Amino acid sequence: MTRPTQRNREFHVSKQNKKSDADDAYGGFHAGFSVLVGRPNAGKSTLTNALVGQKVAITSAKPQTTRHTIRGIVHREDAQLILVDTPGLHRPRTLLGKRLNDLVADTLAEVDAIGFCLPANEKIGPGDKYIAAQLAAVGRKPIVAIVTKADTVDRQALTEQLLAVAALGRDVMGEAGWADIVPVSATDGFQVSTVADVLIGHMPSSPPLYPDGELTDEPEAVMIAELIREAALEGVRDELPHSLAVVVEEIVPREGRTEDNPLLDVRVNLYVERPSQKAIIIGKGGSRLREVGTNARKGIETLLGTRIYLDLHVKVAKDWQRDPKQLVKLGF
Ligand SMILES: Nc1nc2c(ncn2[C@@H]2O[C@H](COP(=O)(O)OP(=O)(O)OP(=O)(O)O)[C@@H](O)[C@H]2O)c(=O)[nH]1
Repeated sequence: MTRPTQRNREFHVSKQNKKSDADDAYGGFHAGFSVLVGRPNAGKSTLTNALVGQKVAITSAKPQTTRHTIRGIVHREDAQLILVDTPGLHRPRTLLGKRLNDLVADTLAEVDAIGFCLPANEKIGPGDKYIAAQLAAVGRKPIVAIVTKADTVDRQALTEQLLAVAALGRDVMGEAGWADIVPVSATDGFQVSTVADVLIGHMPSSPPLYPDGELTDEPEAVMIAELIREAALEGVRDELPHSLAVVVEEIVPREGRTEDNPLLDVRVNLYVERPSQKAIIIGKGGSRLREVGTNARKGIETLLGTRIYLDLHVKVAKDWQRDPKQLVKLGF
């Protein structure tokens, strides 16, 4: 396998520098949605995983702004990049079909920037051109061309591919071409953070859209939150669409227990936006919440391999998703 020689130099071609002092509205914080598109095997999933890193995507909260599956979230001090899925665009049949289906068009219209993945080691083909044309048709949306698998070619071949990708951009977008062009290797980490930087550069000024906190650093806590969320939404998904946040407050060993008979206290808050939603979660006389606890507990005990005592609290935090003050209050 050959590699570009200047591995440590970050480089990308950019025409825009979107951030300005004017969008300081949220203390300089930027957040938004992005989607990686490209034909099958272009390296989208591998790049998503590399961008998100070891951090498990926190799916225990879903802002109403998107109805699409979250693939992962890049958390930064000053930004949040939420990578969503386009089910249709992952499928060749849709790609080669006559037009993008509405779902895909919706997703593309909804995101703040599109990452168009083209592998460095394959000539631009009809599939790529088709997608390029569809993306161009979406209209005024920053499209970042990402040349993936940069590690598979030498520097000259990479340069040639970058030029070919730039030419494709001018073909479909007119003289302006792509908003940016970035080569990357997801497998060895080359320029992965640059891809994040460039996409984040296109995110609007916004408060964080998702809770961050330690949860994302602790796969176990995330999975616990997810198990509880699943149990809490069981059967009431329509009534509680995206307004439920689950926060694992504490996981502590119960004192006075012997090593061969441990018990963990797991304290969890469930945040909803309205009292009516709280009532749904709790159920008549607390019956539903007990059921939620029982169902989630089994999964958590299997996950942790130990018995737990699950302490669930339901709280109302009005518009917690949109209100930066609430997020702070909730410890996010
Ligand atoms: N050498 C190298 N291989 C890569 C890189 N990224 C992805 N691959 C490989 O390329 C293949 C396809 O990668 P995926 O990430 O699954 O591609 P995808 O675009 O998500 O594919 P679909 O799910 O079919 O749309 C896999 O075998 C990966 O291991 C890279 O940066 N370098």
